[in-house]
Amino acid sequence: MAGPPASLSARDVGSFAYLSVKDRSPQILTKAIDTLHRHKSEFFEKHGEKGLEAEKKAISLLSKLRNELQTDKPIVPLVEKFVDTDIWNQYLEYQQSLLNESDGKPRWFLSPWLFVECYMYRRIHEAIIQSPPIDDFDIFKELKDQNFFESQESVIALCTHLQELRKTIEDLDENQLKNEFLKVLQISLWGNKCDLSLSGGEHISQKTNIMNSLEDLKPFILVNDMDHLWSLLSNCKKTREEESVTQVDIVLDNSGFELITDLVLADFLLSSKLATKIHFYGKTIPWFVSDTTIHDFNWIIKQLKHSNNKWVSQCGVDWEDHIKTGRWVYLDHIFWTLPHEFSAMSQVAPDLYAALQKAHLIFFKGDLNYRKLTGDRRWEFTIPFHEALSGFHPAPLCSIRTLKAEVQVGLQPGQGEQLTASEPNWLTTGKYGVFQFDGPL
Ligand SMILES: O=P(O)(O)OC[C@H]1O[C@](O)(CO)[C@@H](O)[C@@H]1O
Ligand SMILES: [Mn+2]
Repeated sequence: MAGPPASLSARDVGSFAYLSVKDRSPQILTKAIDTLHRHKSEFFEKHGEKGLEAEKKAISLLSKLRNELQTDKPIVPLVEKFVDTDIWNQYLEYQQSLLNESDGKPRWFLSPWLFVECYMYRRIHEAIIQSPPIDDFDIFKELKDQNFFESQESVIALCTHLQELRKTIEDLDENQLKNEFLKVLQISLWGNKCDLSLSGGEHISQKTNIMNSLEDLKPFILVNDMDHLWSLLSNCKKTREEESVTQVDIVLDNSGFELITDLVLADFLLSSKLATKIHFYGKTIPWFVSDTTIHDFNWIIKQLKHSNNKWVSQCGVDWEDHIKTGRWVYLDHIFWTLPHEFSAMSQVAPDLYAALQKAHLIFFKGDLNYRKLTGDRRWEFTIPFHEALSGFHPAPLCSIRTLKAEVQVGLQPGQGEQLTASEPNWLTTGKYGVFQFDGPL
């Protein structure tokens, strides 16, 4: 049997992966360096001379990294001891083992894009942890926070919608409840347009009320398995015995506006009794610019709670309560910031795989999760999603993703080709989205 197709890689000159490594990645590193510069006086105030020295050190490590990338140097092992250092270095050896003698060592413009891109973010983290006392500085924090502040209008609209809905949710009939469910799902999908790594760290936020755009955006949903999600969860609700649990896991992506949309979805699942428990998974280190860490998660809920808008602050209060009562649980695991595709999870992180198996449904938010679900490979557009998952089936799962990388599976025959003919960049602009489900029907 033929193995899976080749990985996306910057070795394909002109591909999106190539352009990302060539242009976007150095741009992100330059922005990171600039951020350190701008926080110089803050480091001085906090730590005195030691803070200044640390800032210099982190900047020089990041400049070195940018140079290695731009000159296509070999990928070097991580040096600073951290929980995942050994796993990373083993993975590097594994990448080496995949190469022919003539290829030499794994390199930025040769190795799989997924690997080198994850490696870049891990090296950014290494530069920071090698620079105490600023070793807990989140270089992307201010960008994430700005994204939240700039999306205020949409945040207010969403929180108002949710709070109004909560008042009458018990009175909705089956059909009305389903419609509301489909709405919050779509909100969460389009929330994924707002990641900051695609824009190279340039601001993109949700300035207008997303609720008004849902109908207009429907034609851009290329795979729409929302009905399966409804069947699954409404069935759980109907057949659930008292005291028993319906658990939905949400593997989070970006903080800022997208996180709000995910929390709205999570609240709706509880309020509608479609689920009784939500597990959120975030990142343990700053990742792909805008990804959610526990600090972002807590920060955003606190911001909401202290808002002047009564609906927004009510959301903050309710969500804190969900956490206190254990109906919402935030979890993290180093696996999410490793370079492995998800088909390796049961081997590399069996504890996480076992935890996910307890869910009735898992939502995977965003593009990077899609790339890891499918192994970031050059699959044919029509290959079934189930097959592209290459054995990763911990529980029924659904990818909620806007397209920002050249991988897409599970399309109808001709659908991909048609899109390519009319819109050559359809795979990478975030304009299109999918709800792609895998599980027993
Ligand atoms: O936040 P998301 O949706 O995972 O998007 C991140 C994606 O954006 C990019 O930076 C742009 O393609 C990809 O590297 C990555 O897959
Ligand atoms: Mn992201």
